Amino acid sequence: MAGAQLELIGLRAGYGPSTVIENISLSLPEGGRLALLGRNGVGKSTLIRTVMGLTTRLGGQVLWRGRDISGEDPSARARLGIGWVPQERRVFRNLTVRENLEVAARPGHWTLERVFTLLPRLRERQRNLGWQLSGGEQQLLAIGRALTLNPVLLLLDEPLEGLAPVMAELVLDTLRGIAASNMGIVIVEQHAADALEITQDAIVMDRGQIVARSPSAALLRDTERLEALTGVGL
Ligand SMILES: Nc1ncnc2c1ncn2[C@@H]1O[C@H](COP(=O)(O)OP(=O)(O)OP(=O)(O)O)[C@@H](O)[C@H]1O
Repeated sequence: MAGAQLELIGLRAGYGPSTVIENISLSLPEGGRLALLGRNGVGKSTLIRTVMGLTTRLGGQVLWRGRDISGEDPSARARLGIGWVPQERRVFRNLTVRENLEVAARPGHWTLERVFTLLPRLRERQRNLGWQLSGGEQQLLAIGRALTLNPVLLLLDEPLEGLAPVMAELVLDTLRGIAASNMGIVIVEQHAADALEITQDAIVMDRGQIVARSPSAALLRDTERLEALTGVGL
């Protein structure tokens, strides 16, 4: 598709020789926001890990602004502007919050000061070590760290998972702020309503394939369809 920022064409990938996702085709415009929904284990994380270059690609292509980046390694993809907030957060436990944010920072809009303004909790905690943070604070730090890389597209893998309601709300507020900027977002999330609220389009996966596509707002209104597709009510 002309003007697509990210385009996946017939993508098939997995771990080693085993296929987890197949026949995945989708197109995301510059600044587009996409929710990736589906039951546990259907391949959502594998899909975004494949965009990042972290799985075994068994077929198909990943295009970035029209260029085939299927053969590029994860760090090259990061340099192109693809940011990733992994499910397991990967905070450096023995570095301070500030050091975690500075370690991979690249010049751009998201300076340390802007990240601290968006995420005041991190400013308060800047001298604490990674291991001293709560799960929610680690999630904020993982998001903040991805922002300091100044991506143009942010891949988020279940950012609300395991968070207490107050912390989940704080993370969600942060994501709303990011969604209001012109950064593209692909979000995998079990809390379907939250993912749909901050995105324009949604795809639903089952057993490694895309089984439904819909504007997010339409799926948000049609709770019966959403529940039938994902097994998760709102
Ligand atoms: N590192 C890995 N090595 C081998 N198989 C894996 C690996 N990670 C995931 N899988 C397998 O790939 C399949 C899809 O997992 P994936 O994590 O992509 O699903 P998901 O939809 O994101 O689910 P969840 O919400 O539980 O994370 C599962 O069968 C899983 O066991």
